[in-house]
Amino acid sequence: MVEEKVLIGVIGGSGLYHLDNLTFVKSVNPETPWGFPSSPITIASLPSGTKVAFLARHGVGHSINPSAVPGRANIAALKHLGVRVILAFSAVGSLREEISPGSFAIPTQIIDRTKGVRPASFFQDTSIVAHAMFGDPFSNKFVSWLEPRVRKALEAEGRGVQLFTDKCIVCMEGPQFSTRAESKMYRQWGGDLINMSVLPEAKLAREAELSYALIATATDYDSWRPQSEAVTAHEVFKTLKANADTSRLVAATILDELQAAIEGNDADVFLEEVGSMKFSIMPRSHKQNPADRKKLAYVLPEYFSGDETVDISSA
Ligand SMILES: CSC[C@H]1O[C@H](OP(=O)(O)O)[C@H](O)[C@@H]1O
Ligand SMILES: Nc1ncnc2[nH]cnc12
Repeated sequence: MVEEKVLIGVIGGSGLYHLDNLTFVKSVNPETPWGFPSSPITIASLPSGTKVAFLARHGVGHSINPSAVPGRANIAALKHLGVRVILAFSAVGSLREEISPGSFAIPTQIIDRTKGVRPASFFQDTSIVAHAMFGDPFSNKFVSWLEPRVRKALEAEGRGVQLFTDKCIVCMEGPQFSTRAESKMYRQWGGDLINMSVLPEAKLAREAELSYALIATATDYDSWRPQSEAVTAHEVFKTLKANADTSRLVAATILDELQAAIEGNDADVFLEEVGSMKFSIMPRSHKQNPADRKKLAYVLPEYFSGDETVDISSA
């Protein structure tokens, strides 16, 4: 029997370690060429039968620090399961007065302040070179599809949670929080939100040709407000549970519609990234190592499973 593919992946961040409002189906823990994912992946089902693959970014017991999250294994495992769309959640600091703790935001831009210690490409340490397009780091069409649905879900929930859109998120290395000077500088740079997790996740999703969007859930004001205490983990924890509860409700409300959209008339929305790596992978040369091609075939079978040449000369 051919197992049906799970099209939607959900990545939960701090506070969101399971979607226990959905029905547990099974747990899988695939070993990828980049090792095991952060946690076993839970396949869960909505009442309609829609199945989603859920992964806890820091492990179910929050034992993985942000710099050590196995991003490549996470994205590769989800893609290998058949996932085409990833909805990621993250606890973030707010760099803007109006984005109060408890608010939700869907960012469209990223400023990279990670320090190069996280493997950020499937092509790293291989003989194959690729330069993925990343000017729009989230899937624009998916983000546009998502915004009205998340807003509606938050309104229906009736807790007065506000949604902010078109925001810029700074991704810092951590694990320590920012200094006050850094926090103020990020505001001047145009940053609206800050976390330690959206990179390299978004880059890897792009390389895997997956639709990827982030729902950022604000927990604190970071450290830019002159009269306020600088952020502490204790401060973050105060909002974490309520944000996680809201995230679970939002997920349960929109995932059926997302599944129908991926399979139905809106399918094009989720195909934006499909084929994009064709223009990013440098043409095959005799120096490409067959073992590297095999490894990459796990996540990009479209280009690496056969012996065919990726030809960009006619592009
Ligand atoms: C617990 S505060 C810092 C921590 O929280 C965020 O995690 P996630 O994005 O997975 O929700 C942030 O990125 C840091 O990793
Ligand atoms: N202030 C902050 N800085 C970085 N990551 C965070 N996650 C939650 N709050 C954060």
